[in-house]
Amino acid sequence: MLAELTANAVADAEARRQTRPLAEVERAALARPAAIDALEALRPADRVKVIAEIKRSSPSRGALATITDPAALARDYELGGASAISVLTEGRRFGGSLDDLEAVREAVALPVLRKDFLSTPYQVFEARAAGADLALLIVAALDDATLAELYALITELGMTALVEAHSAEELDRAAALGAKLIGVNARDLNTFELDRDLFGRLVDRFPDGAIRVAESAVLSPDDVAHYRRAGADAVLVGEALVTSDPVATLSAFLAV
Ligand SMILES: O=C(O)c1ccccc1NCC(=O)[C@H](O)[C@H](O)COP(=O)(O)O
Repeated sequence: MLAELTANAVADAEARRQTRPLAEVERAALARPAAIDALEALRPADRVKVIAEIKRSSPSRGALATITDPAALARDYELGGASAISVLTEGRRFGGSLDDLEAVREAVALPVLRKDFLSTPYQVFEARAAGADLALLIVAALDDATLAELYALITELGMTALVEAHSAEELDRAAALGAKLIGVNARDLNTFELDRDLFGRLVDRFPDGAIRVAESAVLSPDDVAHYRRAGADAVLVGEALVTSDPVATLSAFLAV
């Protein structure tokens, strides 16, 4: 599934490139005001911070929510105390788009993550051109050379990479990059199996000083407490927020 999602994302970016060539996207990326400092926004504190996700549907769960106004949802996330916003921009299985990201960027003052299956410089330039402050790199989807190339580009553009791992080996590869923001996804992106204990088993492998993000499967305050006990600095939450009153849910999560 991850290989298919990544290949589809490349094909879709290639189609966009036919009407919006690399040079144009690069110019738009460089013309953006400086990115918001996501490492500062997610700096470890005395409570677990929340990265709140705009998520309409997913391969594992199908349709989750009808989100007609992502900007309004993002404002609710900001009001509820989220520290950053994740926007799924993949269209085929998640129902997202770069237009969603641009709308969210205009609506809030929080750092915004482009959550997609990125594997080319073009997609990274697109992220910055749309106003993203962060871009996701999924270690399992990238060889070492591509990972290093995209990590360097994200950094050069003044953005922050959220480098995602799902095993000890992938976490070591994230650490070898010098990543400062590392996520462990509880969801296996091929089988969709959820393992909330994976974060705790890997936590000792995070490099010193890196911000530790626990991704996926946060459905209740108990899950936030579980990740907090395991050492998470932040959690990334989609489903629980788009299927509930987001302000109330954030407030419950932030009270842990
Ligand atoms: O969510 C999926 O089904 C999925 C399938 C394949 C690749 C990625 C997928 N999701 C991306 C994410 O990692 C989550 O959207 C994110 O961590 C939030 O998860 P949740 O709170 O469980 O909705």
